Amino acid sequence: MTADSGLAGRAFLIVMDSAGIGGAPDAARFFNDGMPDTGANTIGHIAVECAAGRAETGRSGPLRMPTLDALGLGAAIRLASGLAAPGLDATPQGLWGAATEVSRGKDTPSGHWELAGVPVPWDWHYFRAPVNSFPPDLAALVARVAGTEGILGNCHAPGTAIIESLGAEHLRTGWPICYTSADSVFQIAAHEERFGLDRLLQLCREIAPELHRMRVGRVIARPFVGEPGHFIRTPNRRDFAIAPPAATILDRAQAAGRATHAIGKIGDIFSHRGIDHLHKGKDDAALMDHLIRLADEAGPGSLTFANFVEFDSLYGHRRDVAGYARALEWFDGRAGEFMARLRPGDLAIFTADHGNDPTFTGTDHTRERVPVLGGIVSSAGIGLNPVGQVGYVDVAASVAAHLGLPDQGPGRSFL
Ligand SMILES: O=P(O)(O)O[C@H]1O[C@H](CO)[C@@H](O)[C@H]1O
Ligand SMILES: [Mn+2]
Ligand SMILES: [Mn+2]
Repeated sequence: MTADSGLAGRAFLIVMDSAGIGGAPDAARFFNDGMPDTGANTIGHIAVECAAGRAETGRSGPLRMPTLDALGLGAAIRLASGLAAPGLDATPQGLWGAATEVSRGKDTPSGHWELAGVPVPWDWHYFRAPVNSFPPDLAALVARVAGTEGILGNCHAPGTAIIESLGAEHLRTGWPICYTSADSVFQIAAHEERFGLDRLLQLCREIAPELHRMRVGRVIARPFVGEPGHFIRTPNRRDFAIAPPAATILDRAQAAGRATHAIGKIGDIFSHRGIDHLHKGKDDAALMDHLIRLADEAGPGSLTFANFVEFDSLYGHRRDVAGYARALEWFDGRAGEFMARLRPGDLAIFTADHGNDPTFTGTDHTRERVPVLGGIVSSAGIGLNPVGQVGYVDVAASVAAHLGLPDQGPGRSFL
């Protein structure tokens, strides 16, 4: 298993958003509702709940993930956290290990950038105050750029609740609704027709540099339509994210003349840098169709980088154990279809960016180690390769080594 085998081979890096496996050595320094993340274990605890019969909505019994468990999921959970996850007890047959993050944020950009070879060297800026969250200068800047006399919101809120409560006032005054969350984000909701979609996007684009200077990770446009009592968000969400501070695996692959494919949120997470082809979809099922199609169609030497967000957005933050279990079981089945389409010389790695333990207190991400599962396909299948405890950056280095890129970045290849 050397870089040679990768010259014509392809690489597929697949992030299951928030599918952590516990054991982060610095979990005590991260919090949910004031409680330390110590002991959080997203997949491990879901497996425990399933086996105890406490995740029976839309599914039943012990957690079934035969594809990823055969690669080494259960073994990776034991390695990362010491937990023997019920139902995940296969003897590993693939590349398996657990990765530990060093970046100081437990968020999506920090996790993805570090997996892509760029640990985040700064602390993100969070707007921590639940109300009057934004400094007066910033609120004034937003109003000035919007051409309004003020802004609405200026608080922490779930996006659907805030358009419910302030949507009518927004239509009356024309002022943009600005809100934030536990993440390093500045979000603006505005009516797509009455405020104008282009105007909302332009507003976000113009204020983004100032927010990025403050180390706020993302400015997010949140357009909605409808009338009071019946507002709904549209799919025209746009993220204006800080660009990674150094070359990522996408940049390195692109610089070496390799085709790069991004699936789902990867485009936004990397500020659209290093990406030749962006494949988006309305849900994870559509994204999986892209991944499986690219297993057939991606060219020799190409890199495909995918993010599956629904584990996090639909189930982790909502602390929905059965929903998360259903999503994992669905994903595992389709991961098997994907793997069956790979060719000799291809590398596939399944991993995650952070945890979001649905059995835990609070609604925020949890600091955890993440699984590293997959392998290089040969005519005899996937070979056993226990890689042990690695760093997130080693994932990027391994992908770079497999693709035969001249520069592997700061990590060490485990291939
Ligand atoms: O509640 P909504 O508007 O969906 O916002 C969520 O989406 C943001 C970015 O993913 C998160 O920080 C969270 O605030
Ligand atoms: Mn994430
Ligand atoms: Mn999240």
